[in-house]
Amino acid sequence: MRPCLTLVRYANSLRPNCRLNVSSELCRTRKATSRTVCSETRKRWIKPAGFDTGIKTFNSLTKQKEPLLLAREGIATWYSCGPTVYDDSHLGHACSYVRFDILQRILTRLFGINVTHVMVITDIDDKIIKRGLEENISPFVIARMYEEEFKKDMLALKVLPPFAYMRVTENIPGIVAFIERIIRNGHAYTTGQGDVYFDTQSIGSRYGKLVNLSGAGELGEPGGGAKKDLRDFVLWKASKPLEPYWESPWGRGRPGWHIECSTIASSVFGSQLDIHSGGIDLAFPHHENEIAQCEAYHKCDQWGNYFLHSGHLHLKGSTEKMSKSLRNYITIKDFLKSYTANEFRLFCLLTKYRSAIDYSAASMNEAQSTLASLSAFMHSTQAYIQGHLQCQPVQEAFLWERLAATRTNVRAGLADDFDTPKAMDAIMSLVHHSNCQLQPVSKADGISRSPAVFGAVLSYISNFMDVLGVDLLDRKESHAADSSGVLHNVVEQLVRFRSEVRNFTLSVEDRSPQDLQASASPQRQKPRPDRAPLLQACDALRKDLMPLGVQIRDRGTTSTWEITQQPRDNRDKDS
Ligand SMILES: Nc1ncnc2c1ncn2[C@@H]1O[C@H](COP(=O)(O)OP(=O)(O)OP(=O)(O)O)[C@@H](O)[C@H]1O
Ligand SMILES: [Zn+2]
Repeated sequence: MRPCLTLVRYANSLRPNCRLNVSSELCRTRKATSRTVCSETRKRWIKPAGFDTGIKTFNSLTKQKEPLLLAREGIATWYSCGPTVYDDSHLGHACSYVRFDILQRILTRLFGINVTHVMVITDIDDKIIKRGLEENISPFVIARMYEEEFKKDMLALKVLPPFAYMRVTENIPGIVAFIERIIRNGHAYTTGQGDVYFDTQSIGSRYGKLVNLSGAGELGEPGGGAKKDLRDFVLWKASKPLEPYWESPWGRGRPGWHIECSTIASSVFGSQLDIHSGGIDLAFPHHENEIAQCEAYHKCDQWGNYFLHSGHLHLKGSTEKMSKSLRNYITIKDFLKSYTANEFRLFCLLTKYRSAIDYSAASMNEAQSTLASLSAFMHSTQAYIQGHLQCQPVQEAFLWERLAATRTNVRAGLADDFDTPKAMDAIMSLVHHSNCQLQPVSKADGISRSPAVFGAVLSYISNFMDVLGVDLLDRKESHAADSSGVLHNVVEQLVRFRSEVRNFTLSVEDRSPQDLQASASPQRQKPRPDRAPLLQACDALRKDLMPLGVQIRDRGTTSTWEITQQPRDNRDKDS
């Protein structure tokens, strides 16, 4: 949604006399010169001192895999750019956030690294203001509404929330102070119109750490002639009529886009950050500018050590990324009407997080069938362990060996730039070998059984999928949820039946319930001794259903029931 150009569009738009040099593209295309350009880029990266995680990750700062070194042992500071909240989130967003959620889960649960993650919510921006004007609703209300929707969508996709969401509008004084310090440090200037710009020339060739832009740019954001250099970008924008504004030393206005992230990330993590993430469209200008601002503010050589960028989600056959601005999107809410969160996660897991991904019915089918194979395997293995499925003798040693090899391959794949397709290949191969061993027989008398090895395989696979956020038992739960209407009717019938039995028991002369209603309450009466066991059975049923979350209340001759929030709470001893 941003007024930014992608790297490809940048490269395409270069004019022959332009001195801009997009090294990331050149590294791939021009072998002879690329070595120099790339090694220059690499030279600029300062290998962080600290704790080696044993993981290698592709770092956009060097355009190659680097060992992931953290400043503090077992802790990764992680900042991510969140959404601009003016509309429903779409599958492009889902893809980026689910992919990074998977990476964070791997770091935390497989490699024991505590990920300290902060995400910004861009709640003031041109698009939000425009939407507010169109809808005649305050832009602040628009932002809150869609922020809530975003959070609900993330929850529905089982994306673990960051430890803090930070709103731009709640950090304006910090942003103003941040800009003031950049000006004091000699890296920004004000204009007569109340705008503040970052002075890219003041940092020389350091501008372009991510995409290696050098020289006078004619591709920067427009600045109405007030900019010293076309690459300079706005830190503070003077407000226009009808726009929300905040007071500042430069007059009424609001922050530029890039400065929000630099300020908020620095306010939490200070002058050093381990990992910064976002979609690849954010690399330039957004992350490039974040780097320039932070290093100018902190007067440091390297603020963020690793920049991780996820590839775009496209609709199959389209070269354009799915995007709100292009109106070629499927909302997360619509998607979840047809598919589950588990299926989307599988869809993400089957490609590397950095690659572009095509969304289509075929790719979703692939995800669904992988999930179905895993589920079927879980069920047949459980049946075998429980003795419901009788099979030919199993080559135990072979399976133990396959399990050990899978564990090694999965870990090695994930330590190599979070290669989830490789890890999933290893898992599915283990499923295949295990399935081959489960050859059913009709009569199993005397046949040796090997439940322990299947138990080990089952628990490894289900734990591993759980680490990635795929709950293989979830299918049962959603199935149970689908059948909740049926269960409701069953409980209704059960309670009605119990009620009739109870009324019969308490009726002195076998009178009808209608007669009883007219008379005194049956609860005050004593059952005839021969009917006492029936009353005890009714009481027992009420008591037994309570810990299961069904609370029956006897009210005269009728009984009502409800599902309790706390299934195990049986404090209520309503008669
Ligand atoms: N199609 C996509 N594929 C992958 N990631 C995406 C896609 N679209 C957006 N993202 C990522 O989602 C995050 C939030 O995006 P943001 O709300 O800032 O703008 P946007 O969705 O790109 O806007 P628009 O859809 O209007 O182009 C960013 O990290 C962005 O890179
Ligand atoms: Zn950002």
